Amino acid sequence: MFLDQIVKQKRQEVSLLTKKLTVRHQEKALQLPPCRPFAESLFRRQGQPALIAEVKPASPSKGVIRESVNPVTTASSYETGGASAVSVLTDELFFNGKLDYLTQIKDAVTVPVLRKDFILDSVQLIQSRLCGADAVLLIVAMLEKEKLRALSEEARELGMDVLIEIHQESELAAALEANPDVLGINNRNLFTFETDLKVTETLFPLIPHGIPVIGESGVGSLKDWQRLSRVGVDGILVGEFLMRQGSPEAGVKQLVAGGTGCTEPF
Ligand SMILES: O=P(O)(O)OC[C@@H](O)[C@@H](O)c1c[nH]c2ccccc12
Repeated sequence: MFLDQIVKQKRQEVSLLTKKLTVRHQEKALQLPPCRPFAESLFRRQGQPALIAEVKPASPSKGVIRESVNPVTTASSYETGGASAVSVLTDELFFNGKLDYLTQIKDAVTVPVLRKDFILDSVQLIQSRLCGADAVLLIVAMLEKEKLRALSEEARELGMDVLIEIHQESELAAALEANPDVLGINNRNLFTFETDLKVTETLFPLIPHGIPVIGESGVGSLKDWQRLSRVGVDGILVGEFLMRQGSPEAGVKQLVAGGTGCTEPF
């Protein structure tokens, strides 16, 4: 099963990293200049949700999505097209990502950068901050409640925003207790990889006001974007659809215009 496999893999990475990271790294991470504001960048503009555009070269369900990606050029075109933030997959084994991409992309764009990986331990948070992350993802399905809360707090102490991801109603209480800066509703079931936009439609109304909410995964067309937009989410995270576009910039423009190319209906 994917989540078991990934946890096993990440535990190995964590143990290697624990050997390498020193107190100096930790001190350095605490002294870096402030992060770019991820949560604050996510609000609806002209009736459309903010777009978080993802650099995702491959995935466990689809295999290679795009051969020979230039992650930096892709991220820059996302920004030029109007993305509010960039999400960078840093997992190598399943997503063909790289931690270096995060650092390179952070240097190349001016919008906030989210590190997309499977975080189980605080060493990964220190590593994220040192490599340029403005925000990190924490997945409720992978973490004990107390661990989730502790990691969320630690990430914030390091100056990063925390995106907490849920897929079902039973995960909402734990997510809220961990004080998310942004709450993500993943339309993809991480056990079966099936996506269903109904997940966002069902869970969004249950989330208290005041927390920015994003819908994640499964947007494969402008129609899908419009459907999620109607739910009222503040942002939408899109990966595969944009990675498959001939021009990532045009892909982004198409979505943020919402299909109308115009502003508020009234
Ligand atoms: O490529 P998509 O279907 O647009 O999905 C993007 C993003 O939501 C997805 O990559 C994602 C959401 N949550 C995750 C957790 C880990 C890895 C990846 C993800």
